[in-house]
Amino acid sequence: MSILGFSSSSSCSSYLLHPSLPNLQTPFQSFPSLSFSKISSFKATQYPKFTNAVHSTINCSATASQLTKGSDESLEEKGVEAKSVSVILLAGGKGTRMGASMPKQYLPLLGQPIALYSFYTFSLMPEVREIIVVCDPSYRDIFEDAKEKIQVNLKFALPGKERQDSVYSGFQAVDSNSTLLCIHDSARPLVSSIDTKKVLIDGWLIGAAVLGVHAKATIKEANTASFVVKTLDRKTLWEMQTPQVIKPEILRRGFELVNREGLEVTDDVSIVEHLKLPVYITEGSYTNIKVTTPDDLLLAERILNTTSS
Ligand SMILES: C[C@](O)(CO)[C@H](O)COP(=O)(O)OP(=O)(O)OC[C@H]1O[C@@H](n2ccc(N)nc2=O)[C@H](O)[C@@H]1O
Repeated sequence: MSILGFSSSSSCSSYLLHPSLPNLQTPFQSFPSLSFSKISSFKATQYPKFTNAVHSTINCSATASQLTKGSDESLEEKGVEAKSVSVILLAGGKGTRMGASMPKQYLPLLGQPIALYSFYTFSLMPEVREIIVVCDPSYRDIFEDAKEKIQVNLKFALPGKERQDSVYSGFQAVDSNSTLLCIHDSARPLVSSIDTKKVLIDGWLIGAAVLGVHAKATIKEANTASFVVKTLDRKTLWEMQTPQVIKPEILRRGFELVNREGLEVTDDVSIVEHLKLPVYITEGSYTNIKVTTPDDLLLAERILNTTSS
């Protein structure tokens, strides 16, 4: 039942950052029997540079070296505190590219609505204080029913027109005691608890972190007439995923800026980039796909069937 065979987290940097991650099971299908290592309180004083609410003075390269330096401590020692994370689970999109009769995040994936996969993954994490599901009220029952099987503090928020509006809506419902936000597309059902824990730690240490994978294809920039302008350097290109983890104070300041200036973003750490604050990319897994078109649904089924056999 392990997805580890598919994990891309083999790079040196990722390994160095997280050598002591417990060999956690993934939540796929058998979520009620999941076991997680207990994560004890993070000793903030060990990383004074990263614990400022405002990171404007942080130098990116210094931050990365400090992260790697802390790698030989156990996850328990530098972990995120229990009940410190608010998850904003985005399930308010219309999913028009799927061409289905209902939004894609509610389509069945091996018999279970897509959105429930990550919902269960987060529900089982001791670090999670609450899950704020951003969805149309007509779909709330799906999560209410799921909650009966599992203990989790569940809240709802109304979706907005664009993804970033839905994030903002969910953000308004966040408990003021939470010290970390974990923003996730419910259309990414296959995110593993291992990768989630990695990005939570990096988000806590840096202030903002995002799961990403190295670009596999050659990527070119083109003009509006589809003529190539230039070929980008693949070595520096990453594809962004979710969860995207941000400290609440940073996101609050970021939203002040993007709302004031009417900026549009397609992911959450872009808001932090607008503040010119550091964002760390935590290497994730290629299996953490976003289900967007019918092909993706088939691929997700294949991944699940392979990892559960
Ligand atoms: C954040 C990234 O995953 C990083 O690659 C992408 O940039 C997201 O790209 P995107 O085109 O916004 O992806 P979509 O699949 O349309 O939406 C992502 C998630 O946001 C939710 N969503 C989208 C639009 C909207 N107004 N409210 C939402 O809650 C969708 O239900 C979905 O679960």
